[in-house]
Amino acid sequence: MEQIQISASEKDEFMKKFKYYKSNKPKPSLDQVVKVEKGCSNLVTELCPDKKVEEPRTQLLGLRSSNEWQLYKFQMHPGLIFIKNPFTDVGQRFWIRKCLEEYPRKPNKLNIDIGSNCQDWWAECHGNTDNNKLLLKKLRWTTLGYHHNWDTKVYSEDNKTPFPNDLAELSDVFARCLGYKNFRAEAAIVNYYHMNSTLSAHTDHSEINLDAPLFSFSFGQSAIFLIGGKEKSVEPSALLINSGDVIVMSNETRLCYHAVPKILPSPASPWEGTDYEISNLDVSDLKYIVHPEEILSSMKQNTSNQEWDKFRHYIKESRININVRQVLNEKQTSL
Ligand SMILES: O=C(O)CCC(=O)C(=O)O
Ligand SMILES: [Fe+2]
Repeated sequence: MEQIQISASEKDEFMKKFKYYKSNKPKPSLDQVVKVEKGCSNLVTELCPDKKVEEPRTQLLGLRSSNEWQLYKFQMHPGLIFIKNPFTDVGQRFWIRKCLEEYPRKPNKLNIDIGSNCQDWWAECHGNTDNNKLLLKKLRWTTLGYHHNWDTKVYSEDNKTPFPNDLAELSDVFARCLGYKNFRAEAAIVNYYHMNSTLSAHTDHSEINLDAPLFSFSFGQSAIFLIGGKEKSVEPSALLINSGDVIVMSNETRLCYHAVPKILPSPASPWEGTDYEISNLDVSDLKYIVHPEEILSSMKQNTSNQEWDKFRHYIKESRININVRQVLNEKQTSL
């Protein structure tokens, strides 16, 4: 009996790698961490974006033209798609600011709700007391739409608030470009990491619809992302995620173990750049956004240094990840 247990625990290849990359002493070698780019490995293949499908909503949402996106697939992880930073610099600022100023507000749910009643986290953090400086570091997650229940892992109609239109539109653009015409963004977790934060091995299996892809958008500091198999005995691959990178987990990979063992300093700060151009903006085909002018004015606001300063200060030492899922099956309208 004992022997079986020992050999079973030895087979947790996922945990082995997680511990290796999490360690501070000794520091892990990053040689085996895949920096996804052209020609990085013969197990990573660049996909050609469909040049015929010109997505008209990209500019408004702070994205580069979909014709220019660099998409990659992985021989070892069928269904995993990596899109190398499709965001403009100002687009990154727009989404970072949303995740800090707007999403951690009621009626959305926050980890710090437990024991306190935080109506508007960002506003409360920038009040005048010392306590509020501590509050800035305490936010670990915000949930949107169908709220993830961290204990039961079960979604319910009683635990649901409206899903933000802008994030639904952003997810729809990626879904459309990858051929998922019927995707609906219904639940999201926004994760906030500091330089010593980790996220342990898990699978995301609470959604009724496990055929729909999961979209993951990352901003700010970089991370090592481990992606394994359906069992922890499968040795995971380590990928470097930089600010703006998008990961899609679909097909076989949708139910695979993944984790974030390490946050790393970002090699560049694209959110500080000025790349932003609006020309011939087409707002006729929007599916969720009702007031595109509000998005445009927010994009412009973020070009002002003064406005942006508090957000810059936060993101200099943090990583934000938005994880979007569809919960219901195609024909279902409620749980
Ligand atoms: O931070 C990440 O890249 C992954 C987050 C994640 O796996 C989750 O929210 O389920
Ligand atoms: Fe996850």
